[in-house]
Amino acid sequence: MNFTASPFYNRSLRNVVILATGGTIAGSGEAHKTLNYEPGALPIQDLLDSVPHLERVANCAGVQVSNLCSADITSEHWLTLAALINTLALREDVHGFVITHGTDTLDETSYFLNLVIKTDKPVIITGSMRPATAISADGPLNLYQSVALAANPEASGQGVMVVFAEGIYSGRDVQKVNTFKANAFDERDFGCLGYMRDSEAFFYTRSLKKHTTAAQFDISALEQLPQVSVAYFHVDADPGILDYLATLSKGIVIAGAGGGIYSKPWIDKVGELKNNDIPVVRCSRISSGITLKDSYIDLSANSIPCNSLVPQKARILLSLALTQTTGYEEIAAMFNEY
Ligand SMILES: NC(=O)C[C@H](N)C(=O)O
Repeated sequence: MNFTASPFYNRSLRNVVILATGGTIAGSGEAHKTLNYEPGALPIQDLLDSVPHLERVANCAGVQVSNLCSADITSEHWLTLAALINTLALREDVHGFVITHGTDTLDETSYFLNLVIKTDKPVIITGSMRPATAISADGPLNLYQSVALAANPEASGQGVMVVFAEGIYSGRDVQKVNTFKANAFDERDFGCLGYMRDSEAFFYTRSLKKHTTAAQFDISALEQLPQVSVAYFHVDADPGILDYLATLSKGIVIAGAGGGIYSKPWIDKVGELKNNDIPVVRCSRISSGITLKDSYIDLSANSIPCNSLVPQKARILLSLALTQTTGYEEIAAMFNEY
């Protein structure tokens, strides 16, 4: 990767690596329509070419990591992406990163990277809700502002962040909150970290949870992540689903009702899983609030409360925790720290 090779190279600007993974931002379909398109169809150069005057914000060099709908992103992609960032971040001529990604699992990728990236350099994830061929495609502005933030020293040391529809969100707390509107992201309970106006960043808050260089996870020797599955509780939910998931998984996350609760038969079943050394983390199917230790459920069945993670993020933390320990106390401590 050579930034100086570009005819637009400007030595007074910072150098940003763009890692393209696919999604609607690289989607192509019928001209002007926002529906019925193919995500992950356009190459990275088309994305860069769609942003006017990007060369005035930063020197960009692109890597096509994959070109997929984000439903097809796997933990193998995550390990590849993280290893690439960790290697490139060691280069003095690399100042920041932007990852273009489908929005459907963008919240998961951003939390995973937030826990395993070993750099203070800015890492920004973005995408779009409308394909590149749609009327008022939102990808070019999202990409422009993401590159601007990745080139901004103020974004250093803040963990992985998401830029979307002029908002800046933490990789830990960002959530997709709408299935189709361009303003599709928000932060669990906490609003956003700040705003982008054109290429300027305005920060108002920051995440206090451990991330990146302060996080204890090391993926450098990992070829795969321990499988963790999510069980969704509802009225009349059959606890047999937990037995089934236990055959596939090293750990289970339950999306419980209310503050993360479930029925007596589920509590008994969770107690049995403890005897099989399969940790169970309790979350809520509600997207705001906290799930804390509950003497009625946790003491009888040895489950671990998730604190404030949604189930799909809790399963990432449990999986990374399982690369280091199966101890309940240690895992419970991680759910308070990360
Ligand atoms: N807006 C999007 O990017 C949705 C697309 N299905 C994806 O996640 O790849």
